[in-house]
Amino acid sequence: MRDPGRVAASIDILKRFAERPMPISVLMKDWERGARYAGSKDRAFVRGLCLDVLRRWRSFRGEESTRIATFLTLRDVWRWDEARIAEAFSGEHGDGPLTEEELGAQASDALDLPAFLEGIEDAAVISESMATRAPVDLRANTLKAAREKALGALKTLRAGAAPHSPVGIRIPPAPAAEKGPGVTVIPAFGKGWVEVQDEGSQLTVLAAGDLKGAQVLDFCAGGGGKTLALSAAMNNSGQVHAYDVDARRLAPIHERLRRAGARNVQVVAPSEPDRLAALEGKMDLVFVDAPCSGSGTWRRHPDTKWRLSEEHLQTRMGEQDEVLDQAARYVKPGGTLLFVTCSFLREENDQRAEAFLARNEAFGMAGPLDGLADDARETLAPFADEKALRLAPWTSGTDAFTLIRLRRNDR
Ligand SMILES: C[S@@+](CC[C@H](N)C(=O)[O-])C[C@H]1O[C@@H](n2cnc3c(N)ncnc32)[C@H](O)[C@@H]1O
Repeated sequence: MRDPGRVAASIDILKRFAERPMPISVLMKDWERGARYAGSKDRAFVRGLCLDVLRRWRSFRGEESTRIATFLTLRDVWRWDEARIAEAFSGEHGDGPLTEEELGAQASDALDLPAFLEGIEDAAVISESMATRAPVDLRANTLKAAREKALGALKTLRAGAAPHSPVGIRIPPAPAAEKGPGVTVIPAFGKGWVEVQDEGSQLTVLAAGDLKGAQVLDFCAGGGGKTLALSAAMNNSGQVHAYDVDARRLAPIHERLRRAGARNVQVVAPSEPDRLAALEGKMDLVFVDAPCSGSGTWRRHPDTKWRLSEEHLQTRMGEQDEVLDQAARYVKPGGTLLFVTCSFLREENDQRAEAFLARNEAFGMAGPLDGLADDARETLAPFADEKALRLAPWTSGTDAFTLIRLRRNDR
């Protein structure tokens, strides 16, 4: 495909998104089914352009006109010159020549945040920061390879050490119209030397502290991202029990554990309530990677930014209350409940922890860095306040994660 066809396909997908904001992956798949002639480079172009338009959807007037939003993205983000843009709209299979009015369009002053969040603290910084592309972050799986060894195997992908995580590897974002790095097809990935994991996610596991020999319950294990990192941090000692209420989400964990060489993990399926019940009051640490709005990943999933409503947020807050109450049962006296979300919104973090403490007298709030070894403390201190570790693109250069440490105080 040439530029006009690719740009027209992107505009079509975005029009469907404007009509009904569905996951962009679903809209892309629909398009791909009907466009058998599109090769992998075409798909990467269309996907990259759609995501870049969605990153600035509001300030680029996407609701008003997907053509204008696409034009502004090509001009102001992709930095294409006038002639190339004109050809991309007016050439064969193009969406049609740009009008004088479209050519004169400028971005608005609106923030690239859902309208109901415009009033939050630091809204302008968050809006700008979440509108950028994110790098690809990997975690060296120290059960199989030290970071230096993994870096050696990733040379061709321009990989370097990530700035904060001691096991982090970073590949800078691909140029606008190009495919991202094919991480999962390199031999080092197949051998389990690396996992794809945002550096912020890795840092929440660093903040869990020294867990060698500990009994850990990963209560919202999902596909196992945190489970694998916990297992590696524990160097296969102790035990990680990986549970999730949704069996389908848990399904990929078995293959991932095998590839990573993680041998201290017991997967507890939701169909095995007795196995879960047997852990009550026994865990040194319960790690709650709670369901949330996902606001912390808006750089990677800009479509979710426009699909979030006040109602959705309320639903997630209810789930967080429920999940914290359920998870608390498994913490042993003196043990830790680590409450983590990939959201920067206080409603989903500080407010949920405060509400939990009001309901659960046996628990108290500990400092986010309490009990950490000096090197972990030094790494995380710049992003911590009294109550929480707050990672974010605008502070740590990672996805946004909030971590709050709760401790069971009764004996
Ligand atoms: C943020 S995701 C977890 C991601 C995962 N920890 C990772 O690192 O890849 C949240 C998970 O919480 C699970 N969940 C939601 N409500 C739950 C509940 N009441 N009990 C256990 N898991 C729950 C969801 O099924 C979802 O997989």
